[in-house]
Amino acid sequence: MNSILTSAQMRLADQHTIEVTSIASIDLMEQASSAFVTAVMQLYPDKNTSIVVCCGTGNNGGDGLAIARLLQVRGYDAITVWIARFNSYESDDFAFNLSRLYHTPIAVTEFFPADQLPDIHQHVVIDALLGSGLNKPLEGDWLRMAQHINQANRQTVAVDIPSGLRADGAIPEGEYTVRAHEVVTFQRPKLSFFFPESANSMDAFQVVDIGLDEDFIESLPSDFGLVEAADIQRIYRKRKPFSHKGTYGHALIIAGSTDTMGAALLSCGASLYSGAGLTSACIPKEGLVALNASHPEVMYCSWADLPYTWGSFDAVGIGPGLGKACDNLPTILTYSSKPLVVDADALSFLGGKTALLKQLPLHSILTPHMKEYDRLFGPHGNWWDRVQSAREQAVALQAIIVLKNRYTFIVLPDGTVRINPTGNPAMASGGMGDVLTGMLVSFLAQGYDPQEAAVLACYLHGAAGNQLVAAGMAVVPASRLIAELPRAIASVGI
Ligand SMILES: NC(=O)C1=CN([C@@H]2O[C@H](COP(=O)(O)OP(=O)(O)OC[C@H]3O[C@@H](n4cnc5c(N)ncnc54)[C@H](O)[C@@H]3O)[C@@H](O)[C@H]2O)[C@@H](O)CC1
Ligand SMILES: Nc1ncnc2c1ncn2[C@@H]1O[C@H](COP(=O)(O)OP(=O)(O)O)[C@@H](O)[C@H]1O
Ligand SMILES: [K+]
Repeated sequence: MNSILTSAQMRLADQHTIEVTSIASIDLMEQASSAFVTAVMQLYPDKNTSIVVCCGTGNNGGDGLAIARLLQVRGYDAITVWIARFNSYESDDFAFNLSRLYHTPIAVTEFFPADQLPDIHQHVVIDALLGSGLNKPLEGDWLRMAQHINQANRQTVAVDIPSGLRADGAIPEGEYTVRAHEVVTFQRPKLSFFFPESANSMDAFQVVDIGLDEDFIESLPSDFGLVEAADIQRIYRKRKPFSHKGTYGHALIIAGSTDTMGAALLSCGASLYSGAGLTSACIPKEGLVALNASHPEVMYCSWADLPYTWGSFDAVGIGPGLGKACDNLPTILTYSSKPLVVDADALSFLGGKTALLKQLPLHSILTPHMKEYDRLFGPHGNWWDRVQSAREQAVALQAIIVLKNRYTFIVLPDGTVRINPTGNPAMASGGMGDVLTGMLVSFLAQGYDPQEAAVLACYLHGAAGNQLVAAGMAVVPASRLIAELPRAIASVGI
């Protein structure tokens, strides 16, 4: 897992690397700039590409100056540098890089408060105005410069972070930033990149290694970590040669109603294709023909039998398309001491029912999307607040909250958060959450603990979607995703 650092911690890592490895801060800036330039050369291999590097006067601007020089050294001849001299501050490394730039043929123009800004005719803008040192919203000339860059509508690549975007904390609605097509960020992504509000500031990001001390970074306490393929390889357990259906647990999905039987079928299919030894469906009887036709492997369990058969299930999920039958949830909660997966209609049913929520078995997994989350725990104005609230709720309920989105936040009972990196917009269609629920129940049934099951299910769900997109699919329906799950699991190693 890659821990995500606050900007204050990033500064610490910076200082630590300078002290321990005896690298000078100006050389660290050179390493960062060089890594940025390598990324830009991949994005724009044509060395005739005209580029304007817009620099502030702090270290982000210092990076910009070094980037301009290094691009020129590597054969990019159409480089222009703008410097925003909107206050008297200059960092030492900025000043040093400016003196280096004067030994090159690169044209440098400095802009002072209220100066008119010329039209940008270059193909690419590199945004090095402000980085992680941002401490207030853009205003005055800084705001005007950011608006000017955005209005030019050129390919824009931000150094470390789009200017004006904060690295962590709430992103207030309507906060103005440079709008970057690509962000090349240093060493670790910023937490704000994972919040949907950052979509106003950036399309994509890539992380480049600038040589900070990784052991030190990983030793810093962090509440947020990015899940990596290596985590999945560590968690996933190969199927054993002498295993049989009993080895991989019995999953029960309580779901579906007359109008929303598909949700139940999708969850059952996902459980099956994620490897549960047995999957049973507690669905209304009118769904049986469809169930048998779509997943003949899945067994049926009636509501009436539930109290007697409950003990034979290793894991239970409840909610997808459940409709009115959610009224049975209080009774179900009296059966179970094992963690439940609670999704969709069952989550909406629990909205505002604090006493019932407290009866959930320890380490149950709740899988709300944004609206379901707010229905459960009250409205939230932004994602930062929602994630902070989910951390409090996960601790209070001793539950795992899987807060779903482009980047799903897996909030653990100790209040720490795992961010899932996989998945893509081709997966943005109905039924996708039902599939995730089936996967969660399946992995629980197979004996993974709830935290492992949550990380595994979210990662593989997104990985299956990514595989299908890589194979040429622009849209991934939920039922198609199910069929891909065995291959996604295989990709982590069988
Ligand atoms: N390990 C690291 O963190 C490294 C960081 N580097 C670069 O250093 C950057 C951070 O540099 P700095 O800390 O000098 O900060 P910035 O360059 O982001 O900002 C510099 C100055 O801008 C002022 N400022 C903040 N918000 C403002 C606003 N809204 N309007 C006007 N002025 C504002 C601040 O008071 C600060 O003095 C990173 O983003 C990265 O680009 C790299 O050079 C090398 C390694
Ligand atoms: N743009 C996207 N990028 C990554 N994952 C996505 C995207 N859109 C949807 N998903 C995933 O699909 C699932 C959708 O869940 P949900 O909204 O509950 O769907 P439904 O209720 O229709 O089953 C979540 O796991 C979410 O992370
Ligand atoms: K920037």
